[in-house]
Amino acid sequence: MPLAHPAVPKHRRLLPLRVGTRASPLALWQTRDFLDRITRFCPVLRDAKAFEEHQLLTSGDRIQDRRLADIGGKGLFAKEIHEALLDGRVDFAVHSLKDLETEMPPGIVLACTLKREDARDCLLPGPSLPACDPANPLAVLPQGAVVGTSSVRRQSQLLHMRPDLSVVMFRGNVQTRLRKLAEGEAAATMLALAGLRRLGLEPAGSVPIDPEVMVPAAGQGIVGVTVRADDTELHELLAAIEDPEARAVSSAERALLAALDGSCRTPIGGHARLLPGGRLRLTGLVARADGTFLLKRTEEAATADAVRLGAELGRALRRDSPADLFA
Ligand SMILES: NCc1[nH]cc(CCC(=O)O)c1CC(=O)O
Repeated sequence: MPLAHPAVPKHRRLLPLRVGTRASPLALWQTRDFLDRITRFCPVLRDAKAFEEHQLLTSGDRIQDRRLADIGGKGLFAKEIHEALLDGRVDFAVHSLKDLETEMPPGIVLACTLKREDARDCLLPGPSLPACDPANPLAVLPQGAVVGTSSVRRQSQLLHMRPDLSVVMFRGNVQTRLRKLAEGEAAATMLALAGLRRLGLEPAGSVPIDPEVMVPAAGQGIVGVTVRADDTELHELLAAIEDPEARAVSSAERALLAALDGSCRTPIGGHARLLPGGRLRLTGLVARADGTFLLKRTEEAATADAVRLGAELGRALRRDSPADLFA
């Protein structure tokens, strides 16, 4: 079946389009949500055989017993997916933007960013704790409580606010981490609200934390779609369904991340939001994993200058942080 659409007048492609995705429940949910959006926009694709889903196993999925920071981090969830795109095994791929490195490999472009789900992290107290006070969520944690997370970004911010806490490693997909919490491996954990919501797993008692208190990861809550750079047909189709607000905020956050150029051992946070009047507000964070150093700054600029704002804030944070964080 040929694909004919106003966004793709020049060529005609044969269906099905092959979409690459990780196989986790969250990745599959995001991929199917994306396919729903594209078929709503482009009714010619509303055909059961228009898309073929290819589930790909990445190194990030295979290695479950170590911190991402200790196994070479950056791009761990995307490498095999990029290879599948470049080999032509898939035509496009759906990613959690926060797991996608800032610099795409040659031949691959980020063609589309979708509307952001809530970008905040939330605190999930386990069964041993009473309910959280939303105005002061961390107060629910008793002196010396154990929090499960394998994110150095969450760890550093928690320990900076509460040096008495201790952190144990929690890895695995969202469901695995919720099971560890239920089994008492830690008193509480922290997860991205976006993932919990999408999976319908937002537990009673979980409390979102203000993004300027617990700065989320760059791109958190946003789904991004990559294609081969020379596939102008798909590139144009995807560009037509992208969310401009998600593109603006993620451009600022990803420019910040790129300018900081930390290893994935360096706790880095970045969160932008649009303000009235075409302006954008960006908070950036750099810290030491143990929380003994933490630098957080917020700047504003015109939305059109999102990339410059991110790059400048990133460079300023880097300049004012201890050099060993970037070694
Ligand atoms: N690193 C794993 C990951 N990648 C994306 C999400 C959640 C969805 C999102 O942030 O878009 C999660 C889980 C989490 O951090 O709790």
